[in-house]
Amino acid sequence: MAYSGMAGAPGLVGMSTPATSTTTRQVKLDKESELRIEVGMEIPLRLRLLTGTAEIFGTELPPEIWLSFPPRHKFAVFTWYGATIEMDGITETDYTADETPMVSYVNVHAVLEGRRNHAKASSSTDPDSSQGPRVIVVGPTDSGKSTLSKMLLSWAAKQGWKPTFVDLDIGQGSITIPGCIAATPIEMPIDPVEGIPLEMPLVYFFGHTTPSLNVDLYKVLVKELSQILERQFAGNAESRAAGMVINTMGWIEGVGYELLLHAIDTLNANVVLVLGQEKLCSMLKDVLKNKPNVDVVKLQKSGGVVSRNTKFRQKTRSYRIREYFYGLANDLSPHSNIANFSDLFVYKIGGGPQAPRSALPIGAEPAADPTRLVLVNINRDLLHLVLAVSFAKEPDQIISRFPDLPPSSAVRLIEDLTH
Ligand SMILES: Nc1ncnc2c1ncn2[C@@H]1O[C@H](COP(=O)(O)OP(=O)(O)OP(=O)(O)O)[C@@H](O)[C@H]1O
Repeated sequence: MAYSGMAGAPGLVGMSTPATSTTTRQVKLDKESELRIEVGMEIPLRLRLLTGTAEIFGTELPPEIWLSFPPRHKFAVFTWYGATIEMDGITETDYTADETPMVSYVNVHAVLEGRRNHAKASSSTDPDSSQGPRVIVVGPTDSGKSTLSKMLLSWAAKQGWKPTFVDLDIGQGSITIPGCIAATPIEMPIDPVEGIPLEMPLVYFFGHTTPSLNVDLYKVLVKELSQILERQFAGNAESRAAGMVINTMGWIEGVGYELLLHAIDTLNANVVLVLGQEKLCSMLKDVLKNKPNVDVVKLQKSGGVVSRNTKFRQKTRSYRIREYFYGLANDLSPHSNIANFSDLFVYKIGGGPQAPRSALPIGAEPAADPTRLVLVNINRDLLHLVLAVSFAKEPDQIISRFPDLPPSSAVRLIEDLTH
């Protein structure tokens, strides 16, 4: 498999200081350059393509149409052949850069495209050759994993494929709210403003924004998700050939690294894209050297990726949860239903002792069972927590899928979400 990389740090062509006026302005972009924008904290930014062609993370901009980007949004408008962009509004920062890793990213896409075509042409009875690429994107925090995932998905969708997006990053939640792992087919290039469509996601609610709070439960959920996807792929040659793109967390040390290996193995990834970290790349190459069908490829991190501190991430999570209930443009009204406490059962997963001390052999310590269901008292402690509703008929069916449900049904777990 041949990938070509690009060397050199991203070059900044023109950088503007934080804009203070709201006047409309035009920016001319040369071929293979991009306009990097951080929208101001309060007011949306309007932007449109005046001449040429340009894309935002793999999705082409329509000519002449104004798009409105919400406050705090960070993105880049990239052009392969040159373009003029018009902006209206306040930006925190905007500058053009002519050194980007886009050529290496699109080369990866071309190789994946070849594999998809090969899978499509193969006999659907051969499970190996009819399987399209299963790409997992790994790297430290703020290395551009979600962005690269979106580009690969949008480029594939533009060429008529319906790849499956799997988001294992519970910290941010690109498909649904933070605290979940989820998967969904991508049928069209991803809308640069609205993000991933929410029509038919398969969602597992973990309930925390870091897996360290219950590593075993996280692994169980990844396994459950992969089993459902395998069933879907077995019955759908088209989505099997399109393959999947898996976005991961930025936790790559210690247990985080173990979880990456677990995800690669459980989801049978065959292309590992490592963003911007030599050490992680060589560790993965070493540990995966006995699997000849798995390619580990290092890619350069884009200089445009914006680092976000803990406070910013917390705020983004809150906005994301708000957006889930109220919509991006505040145009949804959450439906409220009143029920008696006595009609509801709230469970927490994990944490409780497995067995009372008296029931254990002498000297044995009670161990916490990470997947044990613990009935929670409904009281004020539940205020301001996000819970999920489960379709399970029996509590012990909450974690593990019950076989009689169709594969596309989402299983939601009941847990608390601390944010
Ligand atoms: N070329 C670019 N120009 C401007 N902004 C960019 C560019 N690439 C990525 N970004 C922005 O940088 C931020 C971080 O990128 P991204 O979410 O892809 O990183 P990540 O590695 O997935 O982060 P996480 O640590 O949450 O896993 C995002 O807001 C994204 O929109």
